Amino acid sequence: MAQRVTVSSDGNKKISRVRVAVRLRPYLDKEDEKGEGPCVRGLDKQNLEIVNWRNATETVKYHFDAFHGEKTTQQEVFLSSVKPVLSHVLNGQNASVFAYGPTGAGKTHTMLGSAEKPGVIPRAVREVFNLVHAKDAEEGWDYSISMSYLEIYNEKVLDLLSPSSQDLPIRQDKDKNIFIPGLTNVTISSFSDFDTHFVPASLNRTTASTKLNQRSSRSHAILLIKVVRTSRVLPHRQQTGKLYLVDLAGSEDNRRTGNQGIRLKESGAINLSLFTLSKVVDSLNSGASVRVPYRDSKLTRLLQDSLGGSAHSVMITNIAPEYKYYFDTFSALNFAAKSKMIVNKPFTRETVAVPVLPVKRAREEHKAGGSGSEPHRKKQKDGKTPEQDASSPSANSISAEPSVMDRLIALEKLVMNCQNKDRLSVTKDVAQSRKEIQELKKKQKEFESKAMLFSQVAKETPGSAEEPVFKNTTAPLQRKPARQQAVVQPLQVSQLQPPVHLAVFKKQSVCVKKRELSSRIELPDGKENMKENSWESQLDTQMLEQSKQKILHILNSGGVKELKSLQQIGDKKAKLLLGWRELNGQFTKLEDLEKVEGMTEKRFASFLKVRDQKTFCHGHLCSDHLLIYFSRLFIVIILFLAKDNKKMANFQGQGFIRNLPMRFEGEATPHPFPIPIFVSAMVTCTSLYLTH
Ligand SMILES: Nc1ncnc2c1ncn2[C@@H]1O[C@H](COP(=O)(O)OP(=O)(O)OP(=O)(O)O)[C@@H](O)[C@H]1O
Repeated sequence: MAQRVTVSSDGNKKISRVRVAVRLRPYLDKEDEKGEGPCVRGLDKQNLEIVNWRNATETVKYHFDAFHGEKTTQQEVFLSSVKPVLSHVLNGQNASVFAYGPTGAGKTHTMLGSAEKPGVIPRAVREVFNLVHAKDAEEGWDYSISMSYLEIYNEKVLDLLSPSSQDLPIRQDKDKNIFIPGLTNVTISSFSDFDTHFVPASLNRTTASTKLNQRSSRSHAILLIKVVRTSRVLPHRQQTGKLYLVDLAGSEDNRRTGNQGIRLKESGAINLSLFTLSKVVDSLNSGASVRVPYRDSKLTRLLQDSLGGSAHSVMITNIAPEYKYYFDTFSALNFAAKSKMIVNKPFTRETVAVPVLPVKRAREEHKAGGSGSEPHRKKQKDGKTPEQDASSPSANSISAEPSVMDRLIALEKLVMNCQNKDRLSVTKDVAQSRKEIQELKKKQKEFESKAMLFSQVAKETPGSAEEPVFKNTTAPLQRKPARQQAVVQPLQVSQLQPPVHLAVFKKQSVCVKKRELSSRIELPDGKENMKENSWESQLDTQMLEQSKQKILHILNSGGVKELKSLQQIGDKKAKLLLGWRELNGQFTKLEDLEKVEGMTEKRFASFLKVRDQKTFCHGHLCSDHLLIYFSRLFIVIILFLAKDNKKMANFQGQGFIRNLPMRFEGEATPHPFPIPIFVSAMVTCTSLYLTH
C-alpha cells in the first residue's frame, strides 16, 4: 500500500503572459446594417482599429497576440490560439481558454460551434486524446482523462453533468488549487465517450432569447478536462494537468437587449461578475501589494488560477462589426488590452507514491468499516465520481507520519489479531500495549493543548485571521510597470482636454449664487466686502469641489455597498451604475449620471440637491462652516464697535447676518452696551450652525 506525496516545487515556475486574441464575427444578414460599414476592422494579423467616438475622423488602434478577421475559420482560430497550450496539460500543468465579449458577438460559436463548424471545445478535446495516444507508445506513462462540466447561473455553481444537484461550493486546498467538492467528474476513454456526456449536458445549460441574440447564454459555462498521468515505474510519479474551456456570458446593455423580469435579473448577475472580472484584472495590473478581489464573484474565484495564477491562459475576445455594438466592442477591446498585461506562473503538479506503514492500512480498514477490501472513495454507478479536496487524506498529499490515533488503532488491532498466541504471551502483550496506549494518550493530550495554544496565538495575531487564503505568498507576480499597452493615440489627445470647471455646473448651489449677488450689490466701500465675499465663495467652492470629487471617486471605484452610501442611490440603481460603468468606462463628470438608465433629469436634480445639502452638513465640513460664521460674527462686532452702520447694513443686505435681531441692524445711535448684542449674535450663530 502506498500513499501520494506532493513533490511539485516552486522552482520550475516560469512566467507565462495571458495570450489575448480578438475575433471579429461577420455581419449577420441584415442588409441595412451592412450599409453603415463596420465600426471596427483588422489591419493585419495582430492589429486592428476602431472608430474614435470622441472624434469620428480618428481611429483607436490596438495590438494583440492575434487578430482573427471575419473570414477566419474555426480551424484557424484553434490552430493559432488554442492548440499551442494543450501540450502543457499532458505535462501536469494547467491551461485555460476563455471566450469573452458582448452578447451576440460569437463566443458560443467560437467555443462550441456547430456540427458543421465545430468550435474550440470539440477540437481541443479531440486534440488532447490525439496527444495522449501519440505519447502513450513512446513513454512509460499511463494516462487517464476525465471531465466535469458546470455553469455559473445567477451566482450559483450548477453541475451540468448532474442537473439535479444544488449550488456547489468553491474551495481551495492547501496547495492553492481551486476545486469544487461534489462536482461530478466522469472518466472518458475516447472522444465519442466525451460526446456522449457532453452533448446532453450542454442542453442543460441556461439559454434564452433576447433582442440581440436568439439563443443567448444566460450563464458562464466551464468545461474541465483533467489529464492524470502516472509513471509505470517506481515511485509511480503522477502528474495532474487541468484544461478549463470557458464560454462566458456576454456583457449586456439592457436598454438594447430589452431584458425584463428574470432576464433582467440574469443580466444583473452577468454584468456584476464581468465587472468583478474587470476589477480583478485592474488589481493584478496595479501591483503585487493590492488585494485581488477574486472572491467577489464565483466566476473570478473559479478563474483565479487562469488570471494571475498557475495556468497557461488564452483569452479570445469576440467582437461584432455593427455600429449598434460600438460601445460594447470598445469596452471589450479595452478589457482585452489590459488583460494581456497579466502574467501567470504555471508549474507541474506532481506526486509520488511512498510506502505507508502497516498501521496506516489499519486506519483505512477501520474507516471503511473494517473490511479492508472496500475502496475508500465510493464510485457512483455510472463511473462518475464527485471531486475531492486534494488536501484531504484520501487525496494526493498526506503527511507521511502516522497520527497518534492511527498508532492507537494499530495497537488495538494487534492485540485483537493475536488469537493464536498462547495466553501468557497475550497477557504480556496486552499489558505492554496498555502501557503504550497510556503513553500515547498522554502524548495526544500534549499535542491537543499545543494545537489549542497555537490556534489562540493565530487568532490574536493581527491580520492573520483576515489573511485571504488565495494570496500567493510563495510566488510574487512579476508585472511590467506600464499599464496600457494598446496604441490609443487619439484617446491620448482627447485625455489632454482641460478639466471641466465647477463653475459651469448646472446646479451650482450657494457659492455661485453668492458670487452673482455680490456682483449686483453696489457697495459704498465695496473693496473689503468683495474680498471677504470671494474668500468665502472660494472656501465654499473648495468644499463643493471636494464633495464632487468624493462622489465621482465613489461612482468610479465603489462597489454596490459604497454606491448605496450615496443619497438617492438604492440597490437597483447601484447595480445599474455598475453596469453603466462596465459598459462605458469611468464617469468623467457628475452629469454623466443623467445617461444612466432610470436616472431621469428630475432624479438627477434631486441627487445634486442632496449632495449640496450634504456638503454643508457633513462631518468635517461643518467645522469649516462654523469658522465662516464666527468670522462673520467677528466682522459684525468690529463694525458695531466702529459704529459703521452703513457697512453693517450692506452686510445684512447680503444676508450674512440674516437671522440677527432687528435692533442689531444699525440703529441711529449705536447701542450703548455691546455684550448683550454679542451674546445674542452668539446664540444666533449657534442656532444657524445647528439648523444647517
Ligand atoms: N465567426 C462567425 N461566423 C458565422 N457566424 C457567427 C460567427 N460568430 C457568431 N456567429 C453567429 O452569430 C450569432 C450569435 O453568436 P453567439 O451565440 O455565439 O454569440 P454569443 O457571444 O455567445 O452571445 P451570448 O453572450 O448572448 O450567448 C449566432 O447565430 C452565431 O452562429
